[in-house]
Amino acid sequence: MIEVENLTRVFRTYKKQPGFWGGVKGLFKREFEETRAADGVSFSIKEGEFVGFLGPNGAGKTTTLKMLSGLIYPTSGTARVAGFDPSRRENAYRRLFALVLGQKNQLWWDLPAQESFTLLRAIYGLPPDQFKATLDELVTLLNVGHKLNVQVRELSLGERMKMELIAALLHRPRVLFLDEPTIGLDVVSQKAVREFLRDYNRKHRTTILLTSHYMADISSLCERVIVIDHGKKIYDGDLDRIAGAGSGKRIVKFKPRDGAFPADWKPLHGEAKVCEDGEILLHVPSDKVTAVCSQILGGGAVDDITIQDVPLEDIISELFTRQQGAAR
Ligand SMILES: Nc1ncnc2c1ncn2[C@@H]1O[C@H](COP(=O)(O)OP(=O)(O)OP(=O)(O)O)[C@@H](O)[C@H]1O
Repeated sequence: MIEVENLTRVFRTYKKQPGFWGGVKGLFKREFEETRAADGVSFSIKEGEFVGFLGPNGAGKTTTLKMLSGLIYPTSGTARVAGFDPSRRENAYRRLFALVLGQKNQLWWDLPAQESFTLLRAIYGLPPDQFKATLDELVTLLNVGHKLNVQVRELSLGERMKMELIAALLHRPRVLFLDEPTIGLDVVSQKAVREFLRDYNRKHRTTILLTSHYMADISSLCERVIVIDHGKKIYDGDLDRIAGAGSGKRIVKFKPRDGAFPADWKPLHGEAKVCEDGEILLHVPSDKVTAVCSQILGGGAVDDITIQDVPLEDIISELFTRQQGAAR
């Protein structure tokens, strides 16, 4: 469904010198800076896949999604979505995909969402029956029927995002690009949006590429992730591989009773960190967890002990750090 080959986008921006004289100097001699926002990115995504697109701030995720949506042109490389070249901006392609930007509003701020939907029906030329059936289904799934006639400006962030999703899906796109759809939402709304996306993808087999800084979104929705950093792809594969075997470690946390453990206590394996609340946190190789737990329990009185997976956030940031180290 999506084929991307060596997709590159270079932004050239004017580099203003600081201060007044810097501005004056810039009138005569302009210096430019180049940013390779996407740098030879290649991947392919099958129909119905739900893929996570990860990377730190400024990695090039939004730029890539914008190129796939035809909003900006690539500097070089090619992209094909369902056989279309997005940069040609053909009408048939516009009917086939949708882009949701969590940080931007696409609905009319002063109108109730219902009226924006009616306008979109006219823009896409949707048959009334199909429009009604789709709208009813989406409104029920997202539970926003009672808010359809409220001005968008008066909706909560979560309600607004739900309306944005409805607006994006009214024309039943086969491909959906989601750029941080849960940003700023409270945990309840995040969960509602996540569950909706999961059900929607399963039911309609819509191909979805999702960027999010919330790892809970990625781990509950995507089996596969593509990770980019500084515009370059650094990982493409199963989430499990980086989240499980990739990390090779588990976290053991315990709270010693006052004075039960000497200050210089060290685990048999792994590293220990004392937290502010007096808890001791250990990163232990997965196969040594039993030995370390026996050592703790035999070492003194503890109030609580837990064993957890390393959070996905930590594994991904370790991946970026390793990558940056290798590039140096
Ligand atoms: N229109 C533009 N002009 C100049 N530089 C740009 C432009 N758009 C993006 N960039 C630069 O390209 C790089 C990639 O930006 P992009 O928005 O794609 O990152 P991102 O991975 O989506 O980041 P975030 O997670 O913070 O949203 C950044 O260094 C950014 O400053």
